[in-house]
This record gives sequence, C-alpha cells and structure tokens, in this order.
Amino acid sequence: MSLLVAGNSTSLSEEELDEYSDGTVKLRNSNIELMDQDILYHLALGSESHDLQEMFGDVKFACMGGTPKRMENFAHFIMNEIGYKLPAGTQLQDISAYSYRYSMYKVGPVLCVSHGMGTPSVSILMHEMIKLMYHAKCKDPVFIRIGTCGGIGVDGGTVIITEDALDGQLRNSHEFTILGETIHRPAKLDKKLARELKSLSSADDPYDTIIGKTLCTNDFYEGQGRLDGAFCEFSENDKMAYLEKLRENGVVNIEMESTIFAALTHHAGIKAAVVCVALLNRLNGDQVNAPKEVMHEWQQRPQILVSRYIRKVLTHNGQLKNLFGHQGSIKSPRRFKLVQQESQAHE
Ligand SMILES: O=P(O)(O)O[C@H]1O[C@H](CO)[C@@H](O)[C@H]1O
Ligand SMILES: O=c1cc[nH]c(=O)[nH]1
Repeated sequence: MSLLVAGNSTSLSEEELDEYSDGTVKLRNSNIELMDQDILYHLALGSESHDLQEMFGDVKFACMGGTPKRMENFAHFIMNEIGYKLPAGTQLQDISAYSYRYSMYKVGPVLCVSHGMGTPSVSILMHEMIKLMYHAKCKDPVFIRIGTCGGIGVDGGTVIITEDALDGQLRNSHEFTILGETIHRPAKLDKKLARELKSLSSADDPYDTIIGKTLCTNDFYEGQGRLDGAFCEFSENDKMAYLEKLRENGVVNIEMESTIFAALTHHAGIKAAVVCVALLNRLNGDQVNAPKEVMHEWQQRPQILVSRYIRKVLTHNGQLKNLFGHQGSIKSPRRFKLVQQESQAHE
C-alpha cells in the first residue's frame, strides 16, 4: 500500500480512503476508544455528558469561519435557504456558549461554527470537530471554511475558492511540531469540490468568483508583508517584490487558516474546501478600509455560494423536499439580505 509521505508524517493513501466506505469518520488515534469518556472541552460537549449521535448524527456539512457573528448570521441564512423549521417557540442556540471559546449553531444537517483567528485556534477546533464527527457517527461530512482574505491582484469583493493552500514558504503542506519534532502534513483540499463550488457561481452575480492558490500565514501584519504593523523592517520595494513573487506562483489570496484546515481534514479523510472573500487588493495597499456596510455585503458572498452547494446536495439527496417540505430558489441574495436585516435588528 503506497503512503503519501511528507517529512516523517503519513497521510491517507487512495486505498486507505476507500476503506472508509461506510462514510463514517475514523479516528487515527486508538487511545480515544479506550477512554471512558472524551470531553470536547472547547466545544462544551462530551461523549458521556451528551448523546452526540442523537444530537449530531445527521450532520452533513460543517461550515466554519472566523467570527461568532458571521457563523450565527450564516446559521439564520442557511435555515431560510433550506427551509428548515425550528420547533415552535424555540430559537437557534449557541451549543458551545458555555465553552466561552467557539460558537456553534446547528440547522438540521448544517453545523455553523466559529474558529477564531490563526492556526492554533483552528487546530484545536479541528481536533474536536473531527472527534465530534466520529462520536456522532456522521456519514461523509464535508467541511467548508467561509472566510475573508487579502487579494493579490484581485478586487475587494471577489470570491476566491482555494485550489491549493500554501504555507509562508510556498509549500503545499502544514508544518507541525510534535514532541519537539517537525513534521509536514499535505495541505490538500478536495479539487472536485472546489470545481463544483466554482460551477455554482452565476454570470448574474455582480462579482467575480475565481479559483486559485491561497497563501496561509501566521500573522496579519509582518507575516503578510504589510507596512502598517507595529513593526516593519522591510521596504515597500521588498514588500512589492514579495507580493509579485506570490502572484507569479499563482497565489491569488492570503489568509491565516487554510493550511491547517486542509492538512487536518485531509489527514482525517474528510472532504474540505475553503471559500473566502477578498477585503482588499494587497497590490494597492495594506489597510482594510472599505466601509462597514460594503464589507458586510462582501462577507455574504461566500455564504451565498456555499448555500447553493448545500441546497444542491440536499436536493440531489431528496432531503430538501422530504425533510423540510419546502424548496425555494437556489440563487437568493435578496432573501439573504432580509435575514441579515432581521438578525442585525436583534443585535
Ligand atoms: O475572516 P476570517 O475567516 O476570520 O479569516 C481571516 O481574517 C483574519 C484576519 O483579519 C484571519 O483569521 C484571516 O484568515
Ligand atoms: O489582508 C487580509 C484580509 C483578511 N484576512 C487576512 O488574513 N488578510
């Protein structure tokens, strides 16, 4: 059996992935099965304290993004899009509220979870999300990051689907330090899923949706070649030469979570995608200074694309009609605005 070897780490071969044919998420850690209980501390959930299969067994999509508010908004939006009805007299609850770390909302088969900023925050969440999928016996869950980024040669408002996630040294892997040893795991996303998402963009969308390489950094300022951090020990020429080098290598955007997100989902055999909206074109500057309302509308764009995908899959599986008894339209930015206004009115 051929293994994909990166550093001294291994990833799933095609043959191994085939072994997961019942679709459930297998853990690559035999310690978990031997434990009396597994506490998902940062999600405020546990395998003994909660019936995770009953609560989460129907999850098909785990959507994640940086801020709790974005994910709460997305939960309301997707609820409307898939026609999911909450039991009378109830409202969406933040399932992980008492962790005081991440927020989690469940809308039928869709989980909407905030992941914070940067690798450590996402890494902790991904361990617990993958274990949650395992304990809940979820079948073929798809993980999607819905984020923001800086564009390289693309206008603010452009939606970017990541084809390959690259680290600061342009390697298509994520570097881990485990027991003092450095290992790399491939930062692979599902290319077919990326293409499918792209196919759901519409000529009627008043913005571009593109696929390209994403640079993932450990910092927003010096790490992304900004001149406007508290420190800067390089010149504007150095910065522009670096951004041009990125562009020559096919990089179209920069953010801070894609390699860890890709590496851990791939290591777990979970299909994943990253969809971000550019908040600015970094070739034109460093400050994020678009008006608040404009940025708010831009951030809805990846959510609209992802909702089209979710609706498509649920429609294909016959779930949209059968489970929720209402179809709606695939392209519905107008309805999204209404939901957003309602949710803002409650802020
Ligand atoms: O908008 P989100 O998804 O939080 O992501 C981007 O925004 C943060 C920086 O402002 C980083 O976490 C970056 O990856
Ligand atoms: O420039 C940007 C904008 C959003 N997020 C980033 O990480 N960088």
